[in-house]
Amino acid sequence: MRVIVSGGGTGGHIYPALALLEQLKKRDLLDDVLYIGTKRGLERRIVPKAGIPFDTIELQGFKRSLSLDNIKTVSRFLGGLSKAKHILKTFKPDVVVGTGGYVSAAILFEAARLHIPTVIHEQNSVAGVTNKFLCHFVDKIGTVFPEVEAAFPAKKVQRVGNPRAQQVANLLPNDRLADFGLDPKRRTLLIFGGSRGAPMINQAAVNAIPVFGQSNFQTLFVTGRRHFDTIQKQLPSLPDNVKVVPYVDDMPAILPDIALVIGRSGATSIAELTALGIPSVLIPSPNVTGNHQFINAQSLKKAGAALVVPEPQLDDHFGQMVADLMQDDVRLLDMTRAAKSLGVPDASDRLIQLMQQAIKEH
Ligand SMILES: CC(=O)N[C@H]1[C@@H](OP(=O)(O)OP(=O)(O)OC[C@H]2O[C@@H](n3ccc(=O)[nH]c3=O)[C@H](O)[C@@H]2O)O[C@H](CO)[C@@H](O)[C@@H]1O
Repeated sequence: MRVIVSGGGTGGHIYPALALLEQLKKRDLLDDVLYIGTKRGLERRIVPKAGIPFDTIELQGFKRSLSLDNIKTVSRFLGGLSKAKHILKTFKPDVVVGTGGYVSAAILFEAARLHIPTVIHEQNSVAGVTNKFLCHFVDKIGTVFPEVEAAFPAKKVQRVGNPRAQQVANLLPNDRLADFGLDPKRRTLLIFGGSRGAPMINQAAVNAIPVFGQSNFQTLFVTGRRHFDTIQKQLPSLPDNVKVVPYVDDMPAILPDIALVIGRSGATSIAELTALGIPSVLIPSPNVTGNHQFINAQSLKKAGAALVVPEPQLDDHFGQMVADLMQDDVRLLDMTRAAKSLGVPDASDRLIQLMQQAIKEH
């Protein structure tokens, strides 16, 4: 099939789209593809690097409060529609898929107007602004969390899981940690605050490094690109068993070798943790729509797969608490099993089925 995909701003919207494309290719279902993003989102760097043809439509997100910026947003959206129409008429897709973020608004809206089959994917437990707008026009809506489904027209909704889960589900331990100067055989803690990094998590990591440095496990601390210089200044010297990097380009390569993650509870991160069965200490971002990271994290906490530490509870004992957990084999094993029980290892196939249904019923 000929597919246009669009989603972005942050990695949590991009990696599910790339995972879906990988599975379409694997099943020999992809005749041609075009990815639509903006020039400013992370997708501009990540998508061409993955070898996917990439084009942009310039849009901007709505501010939550009334502001002049929202008038600019509307006028850009209208401008975006004419470029979207041109792209759709030229590329002639069989289906257009949106994975969230305002970047996907114009192309999905215009595709629906031109009666091209459309599908959106909502990764979170609370509907994003763009998907809430698009849900009235598209044909099908793939979800991950049951909590979100009431926000959408019921007959369009299908629970599919997050395609990134299928991409990582069967990966095996390997030696790629060596690329970071780490020992692939040693127990490893990974710290990262979503795709952009999170200053609160970075600070907690900086405070905990003296404890981690004295432990018998090793730590990979991913700061997020824009925070790397600040953190390097705070950490002029490092213990041998701690490495600090700005970003990991190929996260699936190292995840099978991770014993515990300290991180945000973004939906795509959670899909990876549950597909592979990785225990986690989750620190939800408080600055997201409807506090969805907190809700995302609760499902893992309830199952016993994760500990949840709200930002205000990050204190001087955090490092020691994590170090103790890293050494507690029984608890880690229980958390591993619990995490794995929540994974959806066939999420891409389910989303592909939804796309095929949208095409067939159109
Ligand atoms: C602040 C914010 O608005 N965050 C949202 C954003 O998060 P964000 O973009 O951080 O998304 P997620 O935590 O869901 O996913 C991050 C993705 O980036 C990857 N990764 C991360 C670091 C790195 O160095 N390399 C790398 O490849 C992870 O493996 C994962 O695949 O989108 C998610 C999915 O809609 C939402 O749930 C989050 O609430």
